[in-house]
Amino acid sequence: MQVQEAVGSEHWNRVKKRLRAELGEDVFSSWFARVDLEDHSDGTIRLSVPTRFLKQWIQSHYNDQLVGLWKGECESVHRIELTVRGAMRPRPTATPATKSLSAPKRPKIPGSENRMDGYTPINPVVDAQAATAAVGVGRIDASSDAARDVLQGAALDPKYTFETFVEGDSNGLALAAARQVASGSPVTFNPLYLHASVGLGKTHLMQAVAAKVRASGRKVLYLTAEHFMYRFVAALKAQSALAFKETLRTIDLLLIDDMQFLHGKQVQQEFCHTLNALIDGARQVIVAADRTPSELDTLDDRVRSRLSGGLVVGIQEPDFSLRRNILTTRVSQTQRTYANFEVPENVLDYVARHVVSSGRDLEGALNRLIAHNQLTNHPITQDMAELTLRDLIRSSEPRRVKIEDIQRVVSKHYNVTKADLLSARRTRTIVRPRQIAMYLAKVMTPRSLPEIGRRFGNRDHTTVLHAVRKIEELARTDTGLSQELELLKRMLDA
Ligand SMILES: Nc1ncnc2c1ncn2[C@@H]1O[C@H](COP(=O)(O)OP(=O)(O)OP(=O)(O)O)[C@@H](O)[C@H]1O
Repeated sequence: MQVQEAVGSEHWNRVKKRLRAELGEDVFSSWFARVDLEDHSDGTIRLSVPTRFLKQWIQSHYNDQLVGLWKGECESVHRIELTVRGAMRPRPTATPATKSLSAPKRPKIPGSENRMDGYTPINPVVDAQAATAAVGVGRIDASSDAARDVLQGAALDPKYTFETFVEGDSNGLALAAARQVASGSPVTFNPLYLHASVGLGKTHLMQAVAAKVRASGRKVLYLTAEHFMYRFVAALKAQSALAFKETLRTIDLLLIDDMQFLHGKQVQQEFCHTLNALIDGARQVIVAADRTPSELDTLDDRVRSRLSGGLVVGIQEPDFSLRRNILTTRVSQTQRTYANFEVPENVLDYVARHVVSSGRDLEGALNRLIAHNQLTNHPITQDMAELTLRDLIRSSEPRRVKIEDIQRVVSKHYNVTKADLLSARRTRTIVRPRQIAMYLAKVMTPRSLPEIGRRFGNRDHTTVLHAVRKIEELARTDTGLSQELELLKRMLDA
């Protein structure tokens, strides 16, 4: 057993390295990232893959290349055998030699045992669903009716509807476009492309459209880009690419979420064909991603240009009023489950003012308040909210400038002491830095004029007001001073 002695996981690592170099990262990770070395004997290398179509794909496209690369490692290798993990045969009893060969096993995907054991696919789509499960997207039980439904796609979250989506300035256009598409009126924006950074409601809006269109009896397919990728590959390898495309052509609305994850040249080409076919057939496509089409730099130019050809709409970060309204809506929804759940207005204001980044963070903040309230039975108060949310707020909030920081930076910059700033001395070298410090306290902190006055040696708020006005007035004409103010602000913001 010459091969058995000579071959080990280090050889497999070298083969993978060369494959990666020859195929490029994109193709390599599409097809080989989940291939494991199982064992070897008599010149045969056994590799395992998670799905049948991956096995077929690799066999038909990369067999010779694999044999060649393995031969480079070990002369006597003449054959590659691929098996589907957990499906085709029991794992061979490991000998010491085979043990050293085995790559670490990946955790089993829940439900995969049922699907794969003794399973003979007759429908490529079922196979695609196995693949989908293998990448952890939209897991579907093969024994259920759903598995037989080509148009099933990923599950929709019933919470994501138009009724629960709160409108604001930052998402008004996206909402209007989504409503228009959902209304079933003749296709006008195709594709509709939604982009926004994380947690701003893209998935919510897409699923709201999907649910509405599905409820009207039209055919809808909602997929993540990854899910699309695996379905396409499945169909291709089950030699049913034509059937797959025909199936897609019967769909009224195709939604692809997280477009930034669409990788691989062939998959992108297929996506582009599908897009073209759907648009040419006057069917609707909606795509969402975390950036604009032109920023999707891993995508093929043709796909990018096709994606830009419909309506591209961004969703911006929510302003205070939208954040406040999202919270109010969420509280009413929560009250359907916890009738006694109450959040005082001042706490909602506090959360909306401080949790500023996304709908997801607002939801997270509210969930913490709910958990705290339900677990401890303590009412929700401002103090409780401040305590419960302090890490969330600290990490999402821009750095807060304190009056002490301002006094420290200003006194250092003008070479006066903090005691001078707070003193009653009226020499010009102290008055001007003091006025600048009070001005900065007004524009860089949320403190009121009386509060600032107190912190500057118990001065009256009119003195602070005078200082602020004086500095504003001087800075309008004195560019040296206005540059100095900018410098101080930058030092304080750093
Ligand atoms: N305008 C809104 N009205 C109501 N809920 C919202 C709104 N915007 C965001 N949300 C809520 O915030 C959470 C995150 O939204 P969603 O998952 O749609 O974001 P996303 O833009 O798809 O983010 P990602 O790119 O991370 O997937 C969801 O629970 C969603 O319901």
